[in-house]
Amino acid sequence: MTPGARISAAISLLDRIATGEPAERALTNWARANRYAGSKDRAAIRDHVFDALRCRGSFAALGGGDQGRALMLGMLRAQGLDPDALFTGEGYAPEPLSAAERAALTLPAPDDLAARDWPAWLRPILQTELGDDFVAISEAMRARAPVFLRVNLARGTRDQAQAALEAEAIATRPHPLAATALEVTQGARAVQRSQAYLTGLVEVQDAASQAAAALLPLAPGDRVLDYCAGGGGKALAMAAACPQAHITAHDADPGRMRDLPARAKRAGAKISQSPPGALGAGYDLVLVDAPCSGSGTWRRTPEAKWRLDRARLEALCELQSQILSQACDLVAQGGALAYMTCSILRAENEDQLARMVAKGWSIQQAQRFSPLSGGDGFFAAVLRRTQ
Ligand SMILES: C[S@@+](CC[C@H](N)C(=O)[O-])C[C@H]1O[C@@H](n2cnc3c(N)ncnc32)[C@H](O)[C@@H]1O
Repeated sequence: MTPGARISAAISLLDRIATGEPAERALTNWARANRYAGSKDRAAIRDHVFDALRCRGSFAALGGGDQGRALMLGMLRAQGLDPDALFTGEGYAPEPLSAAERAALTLPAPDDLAARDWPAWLRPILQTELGDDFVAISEAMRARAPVFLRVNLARGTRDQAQAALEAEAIATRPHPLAATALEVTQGARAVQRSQAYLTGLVEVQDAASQAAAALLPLAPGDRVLDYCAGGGGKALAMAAACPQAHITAHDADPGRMRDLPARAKRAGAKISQSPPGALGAGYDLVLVDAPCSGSGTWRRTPEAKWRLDRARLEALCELQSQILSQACDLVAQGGALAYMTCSILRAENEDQLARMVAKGWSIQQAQRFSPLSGGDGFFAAVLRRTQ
């Protein structure tokens, strides 16, 4: 496909996504219906679509509208590229620019472009909460997220993992956020076919998630409950950090854990699964990796950013409080309760801890992971009952 044809495909995809079709599904359907498109075409189109979803506010301001065509024009303007070189109307390239489009592109660019890539209702909240970091974090969240791997220390060292990946043309560098973290600098698309991945030497996991998991108090023999286990990323990290802990994974939606047995087998980890309602109690550590806005991970899931509204955020906060209340009862005397979100919003983090303190828990540690550290925005805390 020509570069112009890729832009045309991105335009039609963005228009479909705007009608409510999830981005991943739209991309998969498009690839099925256009089998002539090679892997490089699909990757380039995907990048255009995700760049436009991440930067929808600023591209719309630069391109004169929020439909697919205007967003792509805004993207080209942001990148300093000449739209006439791509919007030629030749072959499958988009039609040439109309007079109105050309006029929109000559309007002066607003000076708050990065801030426009947050939903308007959320912008003032983040401005207050992030303070001096607001502009830098806004900028950081407009870029593609790096791919991070967690080295499974039960299978080998970080040096061994790097060497194994290098042998398969996947370049990595250690990341300072966690002793297990490698950032992939080349060959990311090959990771899940690599021997290092297939033999469980590495897992895909954000560096901030790894750093958060490293804060958890784990000791051999401990009974540990991952109450919101989902795909099991934290359970696997805990099993690798402390293979002698007895880890149980639970999720209100057990279907979310369907990949966990295969992932655990690959990693050589022992993780039991418990159906809802059959948990028992008396766990030395209960981890609540709560359902949240995901605002710290919006580089990876930019659609979610535009779907969140005040009512949805309030409902999520209410659900987090409920889950914490349920989880409290499962902690053994003297045990710990850990709370995590991949959110940068105070309502989902510090405000939840304040409620727990009011209920008689004390904060042993609490840490915010800023997107400025390279990983996703993340929050982790460990609580114990006040004596
Ligand atoms: C942030 S995800 C978990 C991610 C996972 N821990 C990981 O590291 O891959 C939150 C999970 O909480 C689950 N969940 C939602 N409501 C719940 C509830 N009331 N009790 C337990 N789990 C719940 C969701 O199904 C979802 O899988």
